[in-house]
Amino acid sequence: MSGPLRLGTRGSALAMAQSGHVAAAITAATGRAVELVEVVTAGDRSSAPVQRLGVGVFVSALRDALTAGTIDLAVHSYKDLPTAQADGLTVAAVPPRQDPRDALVATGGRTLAELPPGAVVGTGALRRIAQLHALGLHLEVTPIRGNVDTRLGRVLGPDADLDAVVLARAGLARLDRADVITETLDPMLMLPAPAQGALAVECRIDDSDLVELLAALDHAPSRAAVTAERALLATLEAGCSAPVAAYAVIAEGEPTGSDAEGDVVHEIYLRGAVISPDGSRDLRLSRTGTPADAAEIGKALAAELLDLGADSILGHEGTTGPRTQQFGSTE
Ligand SMILES: NCc1[nH]cc(CCC(=O)O)c1CC(=O)O
Repeated sequence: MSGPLRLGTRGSALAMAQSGHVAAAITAATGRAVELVEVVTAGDRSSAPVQRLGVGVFVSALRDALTAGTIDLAVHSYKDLPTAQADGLTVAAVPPRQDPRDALVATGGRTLAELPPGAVVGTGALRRIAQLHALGLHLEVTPIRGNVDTRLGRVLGPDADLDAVVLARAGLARLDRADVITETLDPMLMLPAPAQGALAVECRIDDSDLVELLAALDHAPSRAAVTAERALLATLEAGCSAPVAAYAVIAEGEPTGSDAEGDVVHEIYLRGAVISPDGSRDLRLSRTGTPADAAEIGKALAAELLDLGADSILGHEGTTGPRTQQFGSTE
């Protein structure tokens, strides 16, 4: 390989910003030139609700181009990647994650608590719809879709028709629009999507030079956090548009007697939630462990949620577990 690496990307402003950032990081770390190749996905062509379009609408065309060899690597928003690993492909790098929290953009600079009952909040994601209802603020939630600018236009533009929208903070930050945020939402109230704010850099497994080269971009704590969150999602057999939320933090833990002196001990704290779309059933649990066990911690937390009846919220068949209901509160 000697020519520029071909990096496949969606053409949206957000995807181009993310891909440009990764391209620059690759060149800085390795000296290799990278060219961006735009790939149109089914998700870009359709304006139907994402839930109806099905799994991986933003990624299949990119994966097909990787497999066909017309591109060498692809950059995805990690939260849009289906949990099923694609044949012959690997996530070779998870760059340092951006702030994974959700953000509110409201008229009049308002926060969630300042919105009156009946205020209309736009969001297309079931997990956000469900959590907004679970807050018990009597907000009206209306489904919206489209790119970041389109969504912001529903609140900020001359044709604004909503009181507020909820978006990923990372998307706004990557587009240099974090200035419009009126409240960054506390994950205890609005738990983000699994892997939100993280990128996945994917390439062919057998492209071993590139796999090795991309390892330079990998950020271990971000990968561990995302691994835990996505293991939870996969165990619940839910996709990126299900009312499932998860957020893992890697923090320095307390050294124990058995640790060598001076060693920094890391701990992973994972929180997960499954909420019915109307917010009436709201299961939230947390678990801690060591980052090396990230996948096991995600699976174990998912199993606990299933024990509480997550299956029946997600509408899976063959539910036998108890139907525990926890209304509204996150405390
Ligand atoms: N589903 C669309 C999508 N995919 C990734 C992001 C934001 C950036 C990220 O989470 O990495 C968004 C927009 C949003 O949820 O507001």
